[in-house]
Amino acid sequence: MDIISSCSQVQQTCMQARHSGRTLALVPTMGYFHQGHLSLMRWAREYCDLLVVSLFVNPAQFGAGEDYQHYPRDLDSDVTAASEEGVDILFTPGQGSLYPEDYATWVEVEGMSGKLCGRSRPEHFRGVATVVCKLFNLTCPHKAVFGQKDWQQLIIIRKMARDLNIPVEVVGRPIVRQEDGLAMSSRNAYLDREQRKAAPMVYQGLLYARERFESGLTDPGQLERELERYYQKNLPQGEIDYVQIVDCNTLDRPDTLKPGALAAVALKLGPARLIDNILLG
Ligand SMILES: Nc1ncnc2c1ncn2[C@@H]1O[C@H](COP(=O)(O)OP(=O)(O)OP(=O)(O)O)[C@@H](O)[C@H]1O
Ligand SMILES: CC(C)(CO)[C@@H](O)C(=O)[O-]
Ligand code: BAL
Repeated sequence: MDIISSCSQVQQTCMQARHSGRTLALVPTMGYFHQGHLSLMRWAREYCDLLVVSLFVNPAQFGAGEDYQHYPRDLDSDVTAASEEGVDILFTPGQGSLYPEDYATWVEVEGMSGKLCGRSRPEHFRGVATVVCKLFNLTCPHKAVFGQKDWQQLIIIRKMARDLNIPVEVVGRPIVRQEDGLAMSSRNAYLDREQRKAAPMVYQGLLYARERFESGLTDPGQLERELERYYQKNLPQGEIDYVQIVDCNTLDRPDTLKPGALAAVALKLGPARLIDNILLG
């Protein structure tokens, strides 16, 4: 595995590979790898000749007062894990090379970026879209692979690629969970023992929502209220950011519950802001 931190070097290597007919896949990450990340790499490895994983904790997607400084980092262990997955290039740019002092260009996917997580993190998706657009330009992948845990991110990136005519297929892969149902996330490292014990309730709530849908509930507003009550009762230490039922492609609120509706939740449990979602039907 090559570890490359220079933008020009990764771009030259990837462009040459693409021109010579190799298939490229990119898995963008912020590191501190867990099985969720590794599942994306494994899927991409099967598909491509050249697998690039980027590892960059992107300051532009963190708001003031968020956890940029404390975000978990462990480069040595990430290098070992990526190399065991057969990654060809681990791209680890420095902050100054992606955002030099005179940096001035931002990518904003309007509409969707203000919903769900965008309500409490207003600059977040502008930072995500910008860095992912830069990563696409640097690595020119045929496919880029993202996790469905960050559902909103996935569809925003897909829309950005379509709107900007970037020739990449944006692939979404299923959420990998711990045995007790908690969605794997680097931020789970922030949970203390009690919080970790309580955290699987986030997913239990989503299973409850799916059950209510399957038993015939059709009113999205009622399901949101029931799910909120579920969390208040079963996860009282959690501070709800949002509990929303949305159309999985547009993130708009559907008039009535039907297959393709997504139940999405974000809540703070101690220092960790956890997100999760489930497709209904
Ligand atoms: N449990 C998971 N299952 C599948 N994919 C995941 C999972 N967790 C993260 N991913 C995906 O891995 C990619 C990189 O995500 P990132 O490095 O931010 O990890 P994370 O665990 O989501 O961290 P955070 O705690 O910041 O949410 C994203 O496409 C994300 O959706
Ligand atoms: C896509 C991403 C790597 C952009 O920084 C990040 O938002 C993430 O890890 O999900
Ligand atoms: N995977 C999401 C990255 C973030 O919350 O900044």
